[in-house]
Amino acid sequence: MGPHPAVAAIRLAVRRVLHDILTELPHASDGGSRAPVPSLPSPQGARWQPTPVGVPQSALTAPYAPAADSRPRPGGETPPAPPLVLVACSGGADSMALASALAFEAPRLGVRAGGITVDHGLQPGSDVRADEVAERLRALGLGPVDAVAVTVGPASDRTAHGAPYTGGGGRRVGPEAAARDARYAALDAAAERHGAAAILLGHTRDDQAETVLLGLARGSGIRSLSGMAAVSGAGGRYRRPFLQLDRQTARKACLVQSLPVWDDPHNTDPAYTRSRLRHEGLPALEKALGKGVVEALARTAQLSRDDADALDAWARQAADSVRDAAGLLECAKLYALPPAVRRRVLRRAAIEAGAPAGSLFARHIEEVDRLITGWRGQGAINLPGKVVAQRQGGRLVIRQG
Ligand SMILES: Nc1ncnc2c1ncn2[C@@H]1O[C@H](COP(=O)(O)OP(=O)(O)OP(=O)(O)O)[C@@H](O)[C@H]1O
Repeated sequence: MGPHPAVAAIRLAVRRVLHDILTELPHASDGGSRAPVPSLPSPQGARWQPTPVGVPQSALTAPYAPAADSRPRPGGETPPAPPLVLVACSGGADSMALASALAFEAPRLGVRAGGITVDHGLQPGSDVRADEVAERLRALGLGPVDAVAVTVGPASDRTAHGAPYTGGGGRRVGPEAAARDARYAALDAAAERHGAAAILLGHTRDDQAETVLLGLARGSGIRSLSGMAAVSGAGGRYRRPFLQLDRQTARKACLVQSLPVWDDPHNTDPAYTRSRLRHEGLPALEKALGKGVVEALARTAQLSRDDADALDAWARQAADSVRDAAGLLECAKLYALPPAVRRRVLRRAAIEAGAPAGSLFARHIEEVDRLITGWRGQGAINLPGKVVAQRQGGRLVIRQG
């Protein structure tokens, strides 16, 4: 009998991502020591037939077993170590399900699997819980496993992994953002320390839908509607295998595998914007609009991401074509651009002049844009980072002053 459908679903999601990671590794230099990457079934296809290593189906707790032949080769050349993939685990259902799927799939693909849990130190006993989570990860057969304590500093306006700050009214959003910054810094450090090829995160389709709604409420354009990327961070370090999977599937997978999970009380605390959205906003939307809202929002994220990427590429090209020989922006040429492209050109110019990206809001760019589209002799516009934008004789001058 095969695994429970929820377990099969989480494993397939992880297998796909491991497959991507392996495919992206530089193969040319390894002299062919690594086992070939097994091909994957189509999404609806027959169950995948592993396994180059012969790990039994029940080997949820199996320790790492390399698939590749790592014996020294003639001439004394040592084959490269198998790649290491870490799971970032809070101990919650999503990341525990992710850890279990990684523990199952990694040995079958010749990948080492480790884990990291971050103690934000924001609740009494969080250190004990972090140690417990680390133990659970080791019990799944993961190694190395780190429990890392971080100091949560003052909130910043941008997360360490480049996702926009999810403000929007929740009075405790500041500490949330600061905790996220500290967590990603710790995850980055762990990846460097262990030389990990990637870190897996347990964000689900439901998290994605919430992120899209938070972006919508901020009203700052399609980039903020594009939610979280499946691949992000330095060199594509962060991977989100569950972005197309619903939260219930992850929870079910934990249940049927008897995996203990920890429910973060913050997730149900109405003081948090995301929590209110999860427990009040989305259910109300589903009641009004019908089931399928979450899926539609997640699809919106992907479509918006593609659109935003295309517009960014257009704006990069346009930025060169609207400059005169001295490199100044020509107002007439800016005027001729579609507004979405023009605003991007202006934003880029402001950032290049020294305005911090995280402090530059849509309203700033709109004011600068009015120097082009609603010119009536207005004065200089002050932007964050002491950057000033002003129109001078048909040119738009943006510089730090
Ligand atoms: N304390 C932590 N230590 C390590 N990784 C974390 C921690 N908190 C969150 N993460 C990672 O970030 C992802 C998203 O975190 P978020 O806070 O949105 O979810 P969560 O409710 O804690 O989810 P989960 O059920 O996955 O634990 C998690 O799935 C996990 O991969």
